[in-house]
Amino acid sequence: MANLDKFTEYIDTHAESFIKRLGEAVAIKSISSDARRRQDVIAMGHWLDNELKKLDVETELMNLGTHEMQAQTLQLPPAILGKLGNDPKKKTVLIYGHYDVQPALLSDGWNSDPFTLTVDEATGRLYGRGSTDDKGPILGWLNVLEAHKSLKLDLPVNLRFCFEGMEENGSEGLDELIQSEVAKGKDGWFHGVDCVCISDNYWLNTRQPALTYGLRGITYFSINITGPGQDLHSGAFGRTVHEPMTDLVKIMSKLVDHDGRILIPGVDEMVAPPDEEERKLYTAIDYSIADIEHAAGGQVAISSVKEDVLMGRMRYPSLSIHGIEGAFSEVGAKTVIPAKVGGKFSIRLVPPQTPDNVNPLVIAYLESEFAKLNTKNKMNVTYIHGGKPWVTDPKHWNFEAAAKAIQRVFKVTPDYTREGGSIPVTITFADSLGVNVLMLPMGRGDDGAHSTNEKLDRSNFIEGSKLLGIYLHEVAVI
Ligand SMILES: C[C@H](N)C(=O)N[C@@H](Cc1c[nH]cn1)C(=O)O
Ligand SMILES: [Zn+2]
Ligand SMILES: [Zn+2]
Repeated sequence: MANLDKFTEYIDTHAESFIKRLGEAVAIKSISSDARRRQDVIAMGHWLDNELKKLDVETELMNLGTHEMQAQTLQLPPAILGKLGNDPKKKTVLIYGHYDVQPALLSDGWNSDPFTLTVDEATGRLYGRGSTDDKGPILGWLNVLEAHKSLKLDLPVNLRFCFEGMEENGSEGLDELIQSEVAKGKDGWFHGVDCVCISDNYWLNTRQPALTYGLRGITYFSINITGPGQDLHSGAFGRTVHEPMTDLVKIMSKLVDHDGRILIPGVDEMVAPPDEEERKLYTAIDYSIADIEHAAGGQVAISSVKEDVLMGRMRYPSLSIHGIEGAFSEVGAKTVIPAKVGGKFSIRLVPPQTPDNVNPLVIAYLESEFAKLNTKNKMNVTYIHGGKPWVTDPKHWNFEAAAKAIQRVFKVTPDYTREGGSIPVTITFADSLGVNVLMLPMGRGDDGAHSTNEKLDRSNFIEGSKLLGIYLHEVAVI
């Protein structure tokens, strides 16, 4: 393999300008689930496209059409497809990432403006929405390309890119795009791809780099309850009308137990318990209850048994209640009866669960529980979005190359993990391209993705950029 000292040295000596570029990306409020921010998501797509072009990537912004959201017809952000290198003697690696982010407000409890990358010099942490999910990892790939271009270092593989701006909001339009590109055969963007690499998840703990061979799927719902024609005074109408919020909290309380058991009949039952052999996989992982409680920021773990905590995150489904739209949530003590409320929850799915086989169970259960309330209000259940789970065999050269790269950069062997989160497009790549997909995380388990004070450690950004580059070189020689 080529001597990569110059490459790693370049990454080290250009760390400050890489952080500055990450700051530019974080400053674009590319929140895909907020209609008011759609132009920012599109602007972020153009920013990324421009950066790729500067690094010689041939790109095309793919129009994914429009969709209905928050009572508006909105243009979907473009998917960016890209190509660099076409040498038949080299392997071809497809890189996926997403340039949209979750919502964030200073008032949610951030210590600094979420859209200003804030460097804490004492801890080496880079705070900002998208720093770890997924702008930091995407920019890690740009760092690799820049280093190779500046050093006139030959890229060891051909690269294909697929970056989307709707991952945090159902990846709308992307599956269809991939399938239509695959159908084009040798004229499609993905022709000749040998493997896929996705850097969009996190190490399990704060110490040990990981390789991830599974993701949970997701099915996301909103339960909308209506009745009164407008918000009401609780003094004038309390105990005289059926209240939508009361119905909603009763229904929501029937979804999941305090120990995480899903109460919807048939959902938990679809998943077989682990045998002794599988349980040992979790025993071997370097993890503790202290790790989960550190990452959660409180002593709130459901179980004190490490294996059960790990399996709760990786190989069992989970149901989480996310919020209530229409509820009074301001400061003060408004005595209102909200006329219309929408409760949002999602279920993380594991094989063999899919939205197709779980959703009918969810809807039937909600309807039967609502009927028991004997209320005159009306309930409407909306399926918002979903994606299938994915698990692969990590005994593949793609994973072996990544493990060697981890050994070179971090001098350790990786943890082999399954991710609790979801990246719906993963299974589409695996199935439609028929190649191995590797998840190669950059950030740590305590990064707070989707949360307040999301961060990426400077060392993870810099060593992680080295890892991405060295992984490509290991792929070339494996
Ligand atoms: C793991 C990945 N970085 C991620 O955060 N994925 C999201 C995908 C999603 C689905 N609905 C909304 N976002 C996640 O797991 O929540
Ligand atoms: Zn995310
Ligand atoms: Zn992500």
